[in-house]
Amino acid sequence: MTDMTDDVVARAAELLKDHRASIDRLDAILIYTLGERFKHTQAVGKLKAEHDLPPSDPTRESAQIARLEELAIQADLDPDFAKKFLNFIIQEVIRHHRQHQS
Ligand SMILES: C=C(O[C@@H]1C=C(C(=O)O)C=C[C@H]1O)C(=O)O
Repeated sequence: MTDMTDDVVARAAELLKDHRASIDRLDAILIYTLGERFKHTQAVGKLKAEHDLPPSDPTRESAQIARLEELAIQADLDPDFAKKFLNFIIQEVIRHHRQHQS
């Protein structure tokens, strides 16, 4: 009986370890992906500053949010969460763009 319980606990520990290894890999992908995204948005910010364009583009933002909500549904992710997440990133990008302009 105790041996069986030990097996179950050991199996659960093994599963937890595997899930956490996957989470670590995916978190690394997220961070590197965000780093790449910010490289492009910084370049956009520089272009906007050079050509006197406004830091934010609400039309583009709306199109992106609609696109990400659709992708989130396909990916089985809560679309409201996807929207909040993108909005959070966009606000940071706009803050950078304002810094380019000042
Ligand atoms: C990067 C841009 O600047 C801003 C930031 C955006 C973003 O992070 O996706 C989108 C629109 C703009 O408000 C852009 O205009 O493309």
